[in-house]
Amino acid sequence: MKLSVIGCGYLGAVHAAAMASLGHDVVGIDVDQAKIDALAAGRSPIYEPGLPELLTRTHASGALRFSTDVTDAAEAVVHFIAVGTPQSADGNSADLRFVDAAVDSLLPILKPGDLVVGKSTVPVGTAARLQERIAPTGAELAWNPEFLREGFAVKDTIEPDRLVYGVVSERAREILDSVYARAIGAGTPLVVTDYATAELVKTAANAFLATKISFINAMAEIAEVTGADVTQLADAIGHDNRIGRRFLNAGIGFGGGCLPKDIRAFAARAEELGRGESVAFLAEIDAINLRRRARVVDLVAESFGGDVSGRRVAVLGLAFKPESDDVRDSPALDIARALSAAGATVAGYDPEAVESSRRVAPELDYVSSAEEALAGAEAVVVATEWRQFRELDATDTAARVARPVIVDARNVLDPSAWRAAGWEFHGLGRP
Ligand SMILES: NC(=O)c1ccc[n+]([C@@H]2O[C@H](COP(=O)([O-])OP(=O)(O)OC[C@H]3O[C@@H](n4cnc5c(N)ncnc54)[C@H](O)[C@@H]3O)[C@@H](O)[C@H]2O)c1
Ligand SMILES: O=c1ccn([C@@H]2O[C@H](COP(=O)(O)OP(=O)(O)O[C@H]3O[C@H](CO)[C@@H](O)[C@H](O)[C@H]3O)[C@@H](O)[C@H]2O)c(=O)[nH]1
Repeated sequence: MKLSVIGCGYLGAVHAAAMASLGHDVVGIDVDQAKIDALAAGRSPIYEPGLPELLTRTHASGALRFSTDVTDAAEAVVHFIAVGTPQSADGNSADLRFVDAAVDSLLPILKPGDLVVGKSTVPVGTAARLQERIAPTGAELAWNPEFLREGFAVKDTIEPDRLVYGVVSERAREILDSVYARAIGAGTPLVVTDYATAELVKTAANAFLATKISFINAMAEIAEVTGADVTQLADAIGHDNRIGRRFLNAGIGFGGGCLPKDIRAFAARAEELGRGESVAFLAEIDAINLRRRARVVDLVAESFGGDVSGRRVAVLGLAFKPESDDVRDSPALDIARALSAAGATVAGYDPEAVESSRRVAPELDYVSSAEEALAGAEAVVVATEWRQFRELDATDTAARVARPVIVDARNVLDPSAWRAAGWEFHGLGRP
């Protein structure tokens, strides 16, 4: 099938390459010339495992092209909308300017029978509005929310846990079945529904995930004043199949380009709909989440008697999660910035996110290895649980720093091993 993907960021670049790898003829469109230049040359503009290989393969086969000119998408019969829906500059609602602009840019090239498929995360009600906008062209709209996780984006796109179609015709469903023939053939659970349900499924899924993380972080706060260990608590409640252990890792909480802005946008939309009270708890989820970042800054300061100024602090990890270079709303980068703002000399290191961090936080000092960050450090913060930090050796690391104080902000190190090697060790929600 001939497909276009409008917006080639973390979602769209992967979607375009994955669809081409499944045998479709794909053109990716973006307004960012540098991104398109990289993609057109078969290079990935982001760090996402598996994407470079996919781009090389599909680029060589001719199944995948990229352009900044939307008229290059004129031959496509299915157009995916994968542009950003960031938080508005002046509030919590989603900024839909990019979605509206993307749909408007398609209007001159849409043909009767074309299917426009929304993948961006949008407030409920958006699809119905966009369907009216494209109706005069004879094209139809479907909403097909995306659930991929960064770091696993290629696998999640090709082998999703489930597919959700918000459609108003049997024909739209059939077209989507052809697009996703491989996953459908493999028995992937499919929910075929209306626009509003499809939009809400996405919002609800992210709200639930955020709630699960803030729940365990709230337990961490209680553990901290009782001497309990939140990691054991998570293991124990996680053995209950109704609860499940996944997404119960206490630490500095959720960040990234999705969960934080999506729960805020959901609350804002519910407010507009006169149902603010139904999801008022999301404000608390957000507040618990942000408090965990502040707790790490406090722990570091306390280790210096309250004042970090002039102190050298190594921050290991800047991305919002491992296996990503994404620093949007990153708890790790936030902590590095807060320590720096309080006067500390921060040496920030991340295996993949130094360049992306430098773009948004040029005021910080970045180094090019963990060893460099640790050299002479008076406190260490493990802020993103990259494997190389999880596997740090306590004795070897102690020999590199000026003062053996560590805050394991992701609860990935063994406290007893680190204490035995002479460290002042702080976890979150652990004695
Ligand atoms: N990143 C994820 O893991 C993920 C997963 C599921 C859903 N989502 C949702 O997908 C959407 C995109 O997220 P993202 O992380 O890829 O964002 P992103 O910022 O990485 O990518 C968006 C891209 O759209 C481009 N763009 C903006 N306006 C355009 C236009 N008019 N025409 C063509 N291109 C345009 C931008 O230049 C950018 O490259 C958001 O709604 C997000 O919530 C993201
Ligand atoms: O037990 C946990 C699990 C995750 N996190 C943090 O939560 C954030 C989000 O993690 P994750 O959900 O794995 O990453 P994303 O790539 O942002 O994916 C989320 O957001 C996407 C965009 O909407 C959705 O498609 C995915 O289904 C949804 O998991 C990260 O900062 C993690 O460090 C924790 O603190 N504790």
